Amino acid sequence: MTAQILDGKATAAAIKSDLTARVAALKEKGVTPGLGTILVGDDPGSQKYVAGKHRDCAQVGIASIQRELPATATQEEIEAVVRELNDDPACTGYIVQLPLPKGIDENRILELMDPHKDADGLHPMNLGRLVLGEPAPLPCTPNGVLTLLRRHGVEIKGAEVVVVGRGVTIGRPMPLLLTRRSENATVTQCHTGTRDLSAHLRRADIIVAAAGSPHLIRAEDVKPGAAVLDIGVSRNAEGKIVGDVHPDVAEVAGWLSPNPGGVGPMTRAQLLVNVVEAAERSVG
Ligand SMILES: Nc1nc2c(c(=O)[nH]1)N[C@@H](CN(C=O)c1ccc(C(=O)N[C@@H](CCC(=O)O)C(=O)O)cc1)CN2
Repeated sequence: MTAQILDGKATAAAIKSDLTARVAALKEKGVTPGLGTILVGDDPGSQKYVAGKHRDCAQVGIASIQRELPATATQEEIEAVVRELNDDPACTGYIVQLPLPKGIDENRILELMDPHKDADGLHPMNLGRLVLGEPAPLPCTPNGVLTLLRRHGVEIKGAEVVVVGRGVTIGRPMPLLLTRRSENATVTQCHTGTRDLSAHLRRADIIVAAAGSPHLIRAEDVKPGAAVLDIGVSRNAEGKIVGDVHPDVAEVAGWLSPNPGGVGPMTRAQLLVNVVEAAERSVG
């Protein structure tokens, strides 16, 4: 078997084309959505992701507001920029690029954000609303995974899903989305403390790999025909991405998301969706 590709690039392009029309309609009503980003430090990956977010904004007509602080920025300096964007009417939604440098209290920063401007869906109020089943902006990568599966016709209802990882951007919220009544998947969450990862993986119809452990998942761990989403990002000596999924998995899986070109572009597209939806809500 050679897996079919879950094409994140093409799917994200289709989403952005739809958003371009919606942004134009908002502008006709006098509303220009504006995405703010707060980037702290000089991590090359984070710089690349933030630059990509602003390129996307330009493509669909969303205004960009960029704030950058050095790696030496203090908690108070970062919090001052959060307050500034909370108060800026041109900024209709914003994100704080994660991870923040060591020594910064990330949770305190997220809690300080205006939850109505939280374009990532990572503010505790919005994560809480997700738990309660209330409408909320959805975390971008987990929502990108769902959209990618849906748009390729992969059955989620009733599926056995294994999520590998428990970080705040993917691992924690992913099962919350998958177990909503609208998705009705059965989820097993695995992590570094899981005793026999392979035994769990082999039962899965869908694997969401967000461990950040190079080639952790190999062909023998995957049920033939399963859908495998590779979200892990490690870098080799040349700076190239090495995912969580070994290339041999393509011979066993039914569906596979490339990395790069899979879930990454979907993360960016879903961020734009959150910004546009918030602006649409503001005009009723
Ligand atoms: N505030 C947030 N921080 C982080 C998030 C997030 O959703 N919100 N997720 C990740 C990083 N991320 C978004 O910020 C992100 C990751 C990957 C991509 C992407 O387009 N990747 C490309 C490859 C790019 C490369 O070559 O390095 C791809 O997969 O094709 C976009 C955004 C952690 N932080």
